[in-house]
Amino acid sequence: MRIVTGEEMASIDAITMNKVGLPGAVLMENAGRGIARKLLDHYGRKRRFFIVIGSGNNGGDGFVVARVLKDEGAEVQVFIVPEESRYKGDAKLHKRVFEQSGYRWKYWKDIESQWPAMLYETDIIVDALLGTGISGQVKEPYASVIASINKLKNEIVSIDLPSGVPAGSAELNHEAIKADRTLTLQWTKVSYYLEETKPYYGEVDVVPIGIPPNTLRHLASQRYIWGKNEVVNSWVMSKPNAHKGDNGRVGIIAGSEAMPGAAALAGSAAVRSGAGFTTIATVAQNVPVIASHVKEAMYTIFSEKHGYLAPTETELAAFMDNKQSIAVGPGLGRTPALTKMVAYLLVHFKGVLILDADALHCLKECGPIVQERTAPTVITPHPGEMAMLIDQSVSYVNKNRFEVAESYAEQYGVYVVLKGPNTIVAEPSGCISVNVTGNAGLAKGGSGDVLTGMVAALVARQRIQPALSSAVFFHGYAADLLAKQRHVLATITPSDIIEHLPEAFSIVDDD
Ligand SMILES: NC(=O)C1=CN([C@@H]2O[C@H](COP(=O)(O)OP(=O)(O)OC[C@H]3O[C@@H](n4cnc5c(N)ncnc54)[C@H](O)[C@@H]3O)[C@@H](O)[C@H]2O)[C@@H](O)CC1
Ligand SMILES: Nc1ncnc2c1ncn2[C@@H]1O[C@H](COP(=O)(O)OP(=O)(O)O)[C@@H](O)[C@H]1O
Ligand SMILES: [K+]
Repeated sequence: MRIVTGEEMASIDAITMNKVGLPGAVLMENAGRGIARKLLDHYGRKRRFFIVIGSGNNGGDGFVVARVLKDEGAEVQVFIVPEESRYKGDAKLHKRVFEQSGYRWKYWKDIESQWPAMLYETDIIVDALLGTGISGQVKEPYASVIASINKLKNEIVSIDLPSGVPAGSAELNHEAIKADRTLTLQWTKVSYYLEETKPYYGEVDVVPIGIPPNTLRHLASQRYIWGKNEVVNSWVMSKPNAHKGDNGRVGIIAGSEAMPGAAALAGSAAVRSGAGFTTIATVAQNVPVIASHVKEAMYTIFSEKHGYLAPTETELAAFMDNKQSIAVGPGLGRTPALTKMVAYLLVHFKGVLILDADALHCLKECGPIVQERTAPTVITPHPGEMAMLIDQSVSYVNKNRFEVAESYAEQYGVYVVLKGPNTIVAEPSGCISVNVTGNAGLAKGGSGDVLTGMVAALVARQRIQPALSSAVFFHGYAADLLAKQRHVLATITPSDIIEHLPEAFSIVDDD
């Protein structure tokens, strides 16, 4: 499933019409028919529908939905907001087809005063006011219509996207429909994956309208959802006769005197995610406590200063030897020794280097070495860490997640795993995959450490992008399994996530 902006959708519509030769009116018929089918399947024929129609092609979809629902015998009232002379193109065509089919519409402004009473006799409001073509602030009379609809208790279903919500950004300084359900056309829209605009959508269902997928190759930005199918199809099965060396040698550099838990969580998650050998480098006093939790790992004791790791180059060189991946960061504390360690690993380690948590704070000083590195580098920032890396606010990062991840990945040639709900994986090529698993049970100290261990294990034996996207998927999926088993979200712990990884991984049936 792809994710598009309004401009991209318009350009793909145009390519489909002009190059492929499928007329816009056919796409509109497909859209309206698909939406009417979903409405009937979901609510049944006996419900009363109230369709509010705007002046653009989103309104055109509304005329098709109204006609098909009426053809099917549903009770439907249709109201248009603009002057009838405003309709043009495909929307005008479908308005005429609606009328020629013997159906009638009324002006919204003529019923405005009595409409709360009318709505009392209505079950479902279908919002066909504004779609992907909206620009700037919502103007009158649309702003008032939207405000009135939002005051009602009726179920609201939006066509394509909630009217007033921009498709490609979270810029929302005006009234927008708060839908219970959105039937989005062909592909989901970027704003559905942004914290500020997501709540307006309600439940989302996708309605295919017949656009050939190969039209997508014309887009400069490629964004897609990495779901169960992608995980299963990209998964590399371990060989039946595999030995532990084949399953990846993973290094985790984590923990300080005050934070042994981070190393235990990351190490344990790496082991549970199938790493052949996991070696944890940490301070000497942590080893007994961590080893009692992660029995399968091996341990390397690094030199330390005041309870924080301060390895020598010789220690680091010995640790790097033979490893396919090294994750550095969880629970290390921010020290000058850490910056030296990160710089050394960036220059000398030839495997996949994963920088997380405190190690991310060294990146600003290490920018040029990151760009010069030829082996893959992965960074796993949460929005606060990403904001620190680009000198912006967290709110800026949350509103511009796609652009921020994509441009950082391209500029520094790294894989960016931008965490939070709908974690994004951006590749150095700019290609983006989005995760749809996970829940607020993960919003806890230590969840990120678990993900880091999982990432380190998966990149050691799979191609890098599928490994990252699938690690993120499984991490969230384990939390979703716990939620399904009626665990209260607030009580889910990072250790619970690790325990549920075998069940999560079972979708890739490794028999
Ligand atoms: N042939 C096509 O292009 C297809 C388009 N489709 C539908 O068409 C929609 C996009 O259609 P359009 O590009 O015509 O745009 P919209 O229908 O989203 O809205 C454009 C209309 O809204 C007005 N408008 C724009 N910004 C406004 C604002 N801030 N305040 C108030 N009014 C504003 C414009 O004057 C214009 O009349 C999609 O969301 C989808 O529902 C589908 O029918 C599939 C086929
Ligand atoms: N509400 C949420 N929905 C889905 N995933 C979440 C949510 N809150 C947090 N997460 C996930 O939990 C992890 C938290 O990581 P992070 O903030 O680095 O925690 P820590 O460093 O304390 O371990 C990330 O993978 C993030 O995507
Ligand atoms: K709409």
